[in-house]
Amino acid sequence: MNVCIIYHSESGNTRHVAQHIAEACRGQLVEVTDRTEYGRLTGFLVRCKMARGEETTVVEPGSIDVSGYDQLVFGSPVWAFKPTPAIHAAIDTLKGCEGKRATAFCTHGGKPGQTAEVFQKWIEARGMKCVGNSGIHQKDIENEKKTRELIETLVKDLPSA
Ligand SMILES: Cc1cc2nc3c(=O)[nH]c(=O)nc-3n(C[C@H](O)[C@H](O)[C@H](O)COP(=O)(O)O)c2cc1C
Repeated sequence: MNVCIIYHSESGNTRHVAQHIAEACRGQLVEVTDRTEYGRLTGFLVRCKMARGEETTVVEPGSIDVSGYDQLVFGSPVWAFKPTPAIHAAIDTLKGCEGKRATAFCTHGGKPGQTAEVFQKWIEARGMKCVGNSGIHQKDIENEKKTRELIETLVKDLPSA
């Protein structure tokens, strides 16, 4: 199975997990970067406000063509109980995603809130089938057992090592 893992990560936790998923399923990684300049003092609140409002933002790459993949995996940190504006923008601007199987994961600090439901809503709004949704606490990202469980929820039929 040909898997594309599309993720946003600001401080590296989600990137770390995405890299493990890619290794396990021999998938292609695409990192989405947020081009918004968040102020040093107000940045935390602005990020939270944008995430709460389910806003999008300017991202790099501006659009990802996923027509060559069988399955997509989306990854995001939790910001104010929801996925980030950057991953929202990436999902919104995908090309060739209609009808594909998709799963999503988040990394969080203990309160993922509505992240799974919101991910599912955005995935289905783009005509994909949401077939799995999971999260991992930031303190568990080095835990092999928990990471393995997360990966098995997200990608079926993993190739043997
Ligand atoms: C702006 C902001 C808002 C956050 N809001 C939440 C939250 O609502 N719930 C939670 O469990 N963690 C929250 N966190 C913690 C992050 O989700 C967590 O540290 C995550 O693993 C960071 O991923 P990254 O290193 O890939 O950026 C927040 C972090 C930031 C920077």
